[in-house]
Amino acid sequence: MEKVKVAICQMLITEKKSKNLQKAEELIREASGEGAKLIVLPEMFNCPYDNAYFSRFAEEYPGESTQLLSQLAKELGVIIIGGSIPEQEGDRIYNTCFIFGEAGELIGRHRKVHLFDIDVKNGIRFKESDTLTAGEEMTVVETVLGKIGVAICYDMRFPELIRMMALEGAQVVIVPAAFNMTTGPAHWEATIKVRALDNQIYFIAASPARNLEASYHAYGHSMLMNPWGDVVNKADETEQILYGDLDFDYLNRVREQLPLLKHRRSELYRL
Ligand SMILES: O=C(O)CCC(=O)C(=O)O
Repeated sequence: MEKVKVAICQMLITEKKSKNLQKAEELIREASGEGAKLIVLPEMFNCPYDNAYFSRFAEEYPGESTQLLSQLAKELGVIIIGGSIPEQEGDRIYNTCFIFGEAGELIGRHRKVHLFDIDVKNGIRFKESDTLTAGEEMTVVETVLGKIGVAICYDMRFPELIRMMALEGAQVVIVPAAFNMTTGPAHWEATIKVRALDNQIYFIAASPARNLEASYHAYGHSMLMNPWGDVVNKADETEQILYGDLDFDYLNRVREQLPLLKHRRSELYRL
């Protein structure tokens, strides 16, 4: 397969849903114009990352945000990994990534499975479970580019989940995420690197840009990591589109020369 150009839209998210949707559309159109075939939005791209906003911004599927992404995917002939939005189903709200194929069809949906309930002293406190419900499934979608694993933010800290995706055949794992100014500098790049090199996958992490007017300051630094654990490209904290190539021949060479996945002794890894 030829190299595939990926775009990560590190957008600045505001308190206005209409403005966020407009920005997402603008960046997706620009990325497609630059030749990207796989376009990724950040976590909660239509809504501030704050428990006070999730229910107000929540949408059932289909809704205005998902319809926009579906239309754009179809018109531009691209795969869109729709970051995440607060998804309403009955009286529950999920942190959900909707994934659209080139014909605008829904090819998958990931509901964040690990809720971010943490309290780091002198750092960050957040309790997603105050407003959100956890999903129950791992998500690996079939695309024209092969299988792609999708997880959301805190999900990426759980190596078992990403390993399962790789064992399921995913060569690319995409994680819309919004680390913060405590855990971002400490863990963001290291986690992306180790997940990529342990599983010999391309790992795409898409953050919002940092908005200092928001209650939650995203770390930014969206990143594309290759299967060797090298950074292909990374952003700073500002709004931008980050580009990079997926090279599946390179991935196959890494896996042939250093056959980690083949050398696993799964019979020993049981308690
Ligand atoms: O794991 C982290 O440090 C950040 C996670 C997070 O912000 C999230 O899950 O939304």
